[in-house]
Amino acid sequence: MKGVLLVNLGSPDSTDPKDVKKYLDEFLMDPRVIDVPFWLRSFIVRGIILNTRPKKSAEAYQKIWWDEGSPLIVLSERLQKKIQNKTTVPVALAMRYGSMTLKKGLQELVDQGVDEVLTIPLYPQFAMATTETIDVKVEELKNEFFPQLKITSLPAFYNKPEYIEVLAKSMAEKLEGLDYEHLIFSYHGVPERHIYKRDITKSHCKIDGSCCVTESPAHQFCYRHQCFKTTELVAAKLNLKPGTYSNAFQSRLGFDPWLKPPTDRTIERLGLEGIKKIAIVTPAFVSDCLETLEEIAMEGEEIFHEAGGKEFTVIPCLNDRDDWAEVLTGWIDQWRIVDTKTAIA
Ligand SMILES: C=CC1=C(C)c2cc3[nH]c(cc4nc(cc5[nH]c(cc1n2)c(C)c5CCC(=O)O)C(CCC(=O)O)=C4C)c(C)c3C=C
Ligand SMILES: [Fe+2]
Ligand SMILES: [Fe+2]
Repeated sequence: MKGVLLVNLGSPDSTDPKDVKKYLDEFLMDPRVIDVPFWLRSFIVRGIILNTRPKKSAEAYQKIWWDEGSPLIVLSERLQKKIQNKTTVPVALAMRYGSMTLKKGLQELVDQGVDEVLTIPLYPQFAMATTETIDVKVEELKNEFFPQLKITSLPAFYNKPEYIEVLAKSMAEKLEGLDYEHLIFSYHGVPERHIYKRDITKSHCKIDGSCCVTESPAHQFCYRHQCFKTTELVAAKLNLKPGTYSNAFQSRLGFDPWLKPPTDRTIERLGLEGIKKIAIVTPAFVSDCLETLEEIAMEGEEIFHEAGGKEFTVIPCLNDRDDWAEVLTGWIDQWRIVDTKTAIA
């Protein structure tokens, strides 16, 4: 029998700094997130970051936490339930980090008689720190605990027409009647090194003005290209005028070069240039989370106001929208009916 495992990033168990520390330790010790040798990663994460960040992050989590728990987890659970109500295929939910482990999610499916799994990393754009780490961990778990399972992973859906359609629709709903002057597409940042590492041609990615818009097989694994493509397709769908929107990358951690321009500086610059009304959408996240609810909706708004801006509109993530659940169910049904690669590649 076929079954589906939806996978998101995960959150700490609570906003207690101890739980936040445990979660950040697992997350940041992942060699695909901080991709340096183990000794150096341990030094950076356990010797530096975990001494100060858990308290600061816990305070940020406290500002956005809901009675039911972490928004990212609650919203992912709501999405899973909606999809389950639309399909006969068993649908489980797991997180890459934290207590809702991938192992528990796979076991839940196996307990229902599943022997063929489609994993759906809930990230529109491929990144080493997101999609790839899920795929690798699932493969490890299969080899160790579930050798009988046939597992396929849904590829990044950054350019799939159905995804672009619902994203554009969700934006149009929020932007209707709003005479904003500039729209920022804010994607989670990654270190530039991650882009070079996943360039399968070894020579295409230059992180300049042309590489990501020049056809290349490298784009299958180029997070930067995929972010730009999502923006381009949505902009075309919404008929956005050139110059009224731009891309930016948020949530930088550490001192390495990350993708540019940074979202916070972009917001500040727009305010200082006299732009009074901006809107912001965060298409690297399908569920609202710390990075959208606190970093963008709270900190971002504060930066904009301090720089002279007036109206700051945040477009919610797709979360558990009916049309988004429909799209995912459609992809699941295509996979259920025919061979995955021909159906959804
Ligand atoms: C080197 C560090 C990090 C990389 C690379 C990174 C990539 C990355 N992350 C997301 C999605 C999310 N990240 C979230 C939180 C978060 N991310 C990092 C660091 C890196 N992320 C940290 C330290 C944190 C924790 C919060 C903090 O201390 O600031 C979240 C929110 C989780 C939640 O519980 O709400 C998401 C979602 C993507 C998509 C991505 C690369 C493309
Ligand atoms: Fe992150
Ligand atoms: Fe590129």
